[in-house]
Amino acid sequence: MPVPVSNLPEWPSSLEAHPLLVIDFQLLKAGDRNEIERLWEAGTTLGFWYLKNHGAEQDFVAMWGMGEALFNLPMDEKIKCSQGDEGASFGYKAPGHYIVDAAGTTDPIEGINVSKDDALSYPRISRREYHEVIHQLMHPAITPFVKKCVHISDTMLEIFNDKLGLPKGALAKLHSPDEFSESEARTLKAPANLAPGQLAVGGHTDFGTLSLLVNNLGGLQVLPPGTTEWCYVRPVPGHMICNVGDTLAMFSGGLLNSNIHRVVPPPGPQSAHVRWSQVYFTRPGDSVLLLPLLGESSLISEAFDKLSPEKQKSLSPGVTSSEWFTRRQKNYLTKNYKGSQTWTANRGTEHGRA
Ligand SMILES: O=C(O)CCC(=O)C(=O)O
Ligand SMILES: [Fe+2]
Repeated sequence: MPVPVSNLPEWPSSLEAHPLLVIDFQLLKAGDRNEIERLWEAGTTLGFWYLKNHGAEQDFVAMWGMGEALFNLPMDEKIKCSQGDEGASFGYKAPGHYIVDAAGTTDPIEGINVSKDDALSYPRISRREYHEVIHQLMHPAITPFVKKCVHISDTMLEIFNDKLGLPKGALAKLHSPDEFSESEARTLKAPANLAPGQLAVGGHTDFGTLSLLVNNLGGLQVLPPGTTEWCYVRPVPGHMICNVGDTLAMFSGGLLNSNIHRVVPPPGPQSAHVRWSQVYFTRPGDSVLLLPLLGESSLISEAFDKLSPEKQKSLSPGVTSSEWFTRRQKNYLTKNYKGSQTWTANRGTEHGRA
């Protein structure tokens, strides 16, 4: 059965969603000044925005088809390409594999993460082998999806690079196609009829640089800066939801905001349906040191100087991208849970907000 993308219940009319700026990808590509300013505004405030006219709509739907083909297999088949317990992300993730809070509550969702490096080098294996079902869908679905997302992400990254006052290509160099990274495509499936309030994905900031997301139903929520109330982000057909992650917040000295978010059951009558989401995560090269780019832009160093020592510290971990990623990932695993300190150990730049 194909993954449903239409004929799903409407957004409940009485339910408010957080407004996001709508950015037109074609205008960004054309160098439209006004659109570039609007992207900058979105990145430096909530750090979330809609992106329209991106041309990847069908590629996202094709990835759900890939997820469905894998998730329909018996558990003993799909678990063969499990991401394991050592802090690797690429591979199959069974329901309950992650914790969603400090109490160690387990998650209800199923997922598959495919490495960008594998998607682009296939049939050569760069990072790991997956289930045969995935290998067969690499060229028809996964590789085109990753290529389009890399292009979209690179375009926005170049704009942020220039707006941050960095030398040409500075951010691109930290995301070089010549180095392996933890960049990946993630397909998630949450079952229908979750208990009200049950967390599908616990509150977190994204580990990497930029995230491109499409979901078929609501459930994503953000905790806007300076507030204590979670707000829904409404999926809009044809629009991606894009957001800044921790490593871009770090490179930019906090000018760009990696905002905390989570996933709860879809609202109202949508909760009776299976929820699919598809993300592409851009992350720095594995050996890249995570520090603000103070020496490369006076804008960044001046902004960083104004931050509290605590915030400065959280934006300057000084570890490599791969160390940052593995530490966070490992401490999400139910198998590694030893108490609330395990949750603390998986935190990024949330600053204690969840
Ligand atoms: O499913 C969603 O809407 C968001 C998922 C998410 O935040 C993530 O995987 O990092
Ligand atoms: Fe996320």
